Amino acid sequence: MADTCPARVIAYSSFKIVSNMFWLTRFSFIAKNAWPVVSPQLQQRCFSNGVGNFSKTLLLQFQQRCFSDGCPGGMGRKFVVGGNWKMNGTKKQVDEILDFLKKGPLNADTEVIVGVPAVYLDYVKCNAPPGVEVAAQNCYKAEKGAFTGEISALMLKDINVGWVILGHSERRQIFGETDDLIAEKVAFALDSGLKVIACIGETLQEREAGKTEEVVFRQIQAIANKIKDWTNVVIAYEPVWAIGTGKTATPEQAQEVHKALRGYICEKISPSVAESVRIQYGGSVTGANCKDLGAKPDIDGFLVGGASLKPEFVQIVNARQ
Ligand SMILES: O=C(CO)COP(=O)(O)O
Repeated sequence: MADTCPARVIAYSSFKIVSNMFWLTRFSFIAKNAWPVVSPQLQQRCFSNGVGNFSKTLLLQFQQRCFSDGCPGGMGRKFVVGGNWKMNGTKKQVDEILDFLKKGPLNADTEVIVGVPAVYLDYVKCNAPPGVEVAAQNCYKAEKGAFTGEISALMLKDINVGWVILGHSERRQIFGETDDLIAEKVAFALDSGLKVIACIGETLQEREAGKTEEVVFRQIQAIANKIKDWTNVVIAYEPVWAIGTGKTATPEQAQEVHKALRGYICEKISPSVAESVRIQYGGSVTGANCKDLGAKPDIDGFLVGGASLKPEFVQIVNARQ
């Protein structure tokens, strides 16, 4: 028999309206992103259900596709290649790098960012070819003050530098930066209007102990605890054992970690962040291995050290061509 209690009827109707709105929002996300990748049989099955079930079925299928096989075609994530110059270069060498960047040609479908030593930031910002963005390699979690040797997000903004690399393993290992400090820096830089390349990665010891996922999930979670909006974040997965060693992760090893990261982000942050956030691979990337790595569905670009100082960087930028 139908419920006649007015309070219950109103409460139930309100619940249905809110629930339908929720699924309608999901529906528009799915229509845009997932519909093209589902099978005709499933599309048929979805049509025979109501909006809620329709959306739920599709969303599940979409997540399954994305996190088992990798998001087909990268789901519109723009390939992004960063060059981390680290503490290298003189003005003459900086000019040589700028020359090969100007000569290119650089694939217009790839976002290119060079991570420059602080003293050359302004010079590179003024002399880099159009389309090449500039990143600092560090910045502190305060606007200004008594922090000798540090640079602030405000200073970077002041000279129109739009990006900063944070949490690099060399900052973690040599300068003792903790997960929490890095997360605070990421949050502060984002709040100041910078875009961030946030680096994570396990050491050889951690990999050999089977702790790769535990470590990278912990590093991501520390950041997730401090930020809400991931729009301006690129994650760089850089296994420490592959950095500067010539020992690149195989495309399969890198893809495995990238996929696991996306799955973790889907579960702990949100499916839409998992789908949209770009994850770079870093660690002995060269002109010779970039194509195979770049062909993996969850590898959305590279963070390049040594090879970013050489003309082969152009080849790496063009890995997806
Ligand atoms: O640390 C890196 C980029 O941030 C990787 O360095 P290499 O490419 O020299 O291994």
